[in-house]
Amino acid sequence: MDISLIVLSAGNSTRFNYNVKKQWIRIENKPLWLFVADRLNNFYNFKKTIITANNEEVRLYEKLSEYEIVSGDKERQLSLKNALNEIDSEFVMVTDVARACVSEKIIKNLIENIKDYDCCVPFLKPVDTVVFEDKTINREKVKLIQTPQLSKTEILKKALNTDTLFTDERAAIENIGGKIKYIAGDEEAKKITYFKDLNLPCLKPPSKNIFSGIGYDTHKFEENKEMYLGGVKIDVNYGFKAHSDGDVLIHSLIDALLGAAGYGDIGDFFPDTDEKYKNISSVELLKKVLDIIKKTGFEIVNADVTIIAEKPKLKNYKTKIQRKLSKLLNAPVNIKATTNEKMGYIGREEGVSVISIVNLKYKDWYEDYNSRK
Ligand SMILES: Nc1ccn([C@@H]2O[C@H](COP(=O)(O)OP(=O)(O)OP(=O)(O)O)[C@@H](O)[C@H]2O)c(=O)n1
Ligand SMILES: C[C@](O)(CO)[C@H](O)COP(=O)(O)O
Repeated sequence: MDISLIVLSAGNSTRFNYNVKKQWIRIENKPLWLFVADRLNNFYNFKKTIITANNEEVRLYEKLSEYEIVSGDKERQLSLKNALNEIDSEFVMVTDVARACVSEKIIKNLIENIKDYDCCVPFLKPVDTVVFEDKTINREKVKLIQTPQLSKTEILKKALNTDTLFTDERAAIENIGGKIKYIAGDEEAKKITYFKDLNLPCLKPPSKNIFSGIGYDTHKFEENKEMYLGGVKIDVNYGFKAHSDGDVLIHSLIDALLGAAGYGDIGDFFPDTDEKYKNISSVELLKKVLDIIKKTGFEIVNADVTIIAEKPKLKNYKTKIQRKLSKLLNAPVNIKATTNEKMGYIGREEGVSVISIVNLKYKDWYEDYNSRK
């Protein structure tokens, strides 16, 4: 059958309430969104797979996978509509990234049952007494709806051609009089909404790998400018020529962080053609990068920095820089300074270069989960 897959992963993960977004926790070496997309592709040969991602993260998803990535929107349904624009297969299967452990059986049952229907949906029956508006109701009539849901693409597109927001595809299709088929769902397709929902058997702990990244930057001196190195003001009457405040040390550190995470380089995130970054404090740029690194699943192991400078003399600043950066990175940082033995542009006192190395590891959500139990 001609079926495409949409994995919805553009949510904010607010209720998960953890320092890593749920779609970015690592299952062995894969972020959850990639784990889910690969898992479902192992079960069925989809014509196309589209993953919706938060607009700021699209580039990261593209670096880590070959699936088609589409920018999401502020509501689940709007993210879905963006993805649907790229679908031309007869059927489309839509799933929440948060339903990580969907079984092959559900996928097969959805496909076997879609014939004669517009949408096929897995559901669970409540096992508890159900009260609606203070009245006990017949629980046999209640369905707890899951994803993935399999729909006829044209019908789903038509059903979503409205400003009304529905919580799932089924509700939209039902609203235009479409025929719905319900099939038995599965406890394992439970949605990861809260951190405590991570007790699912298919979720293996993150790997213990260490990821290293190197950063290098160099800047020319400029007269009558303030000089910042590692976020610390250096007491000299010259600074660095640059689009930002020219903090060459922080720029090299940012590249090492992005290198270790596999996220590209500083120019990908803060282009020096963008007026927004003119004269910006590099500490602000570093904070943004640290936030990305953290919420997409990494923890910093350590950083080591070598400043190559004939001038200014940094002996009295090294500890201050080291303390400031250790606090910002929440990890051990080592700062070294050396001259270039009077050789080359550094030796001629034209500017400064900095080389950094950073080691990252995956945030161990599995350990955190077990220690909270
Ligand atoms: N604007 C949005 C909102 C949600 N989703 C996706 O829709 C699914 C269902 O949402 P939910 O599990 O509630 O995730 P979040 O919206 O991230 O959670 P929260 O409401 O706690 O922020 C998730 O896979 C989520 O990534 C999406 O693609 N675009
Ligand atoms: C689509 C869904 O998974 C069906 O149960 C659910 O409605 C999505 O979760 P949300 O909390 O409403 O975003």
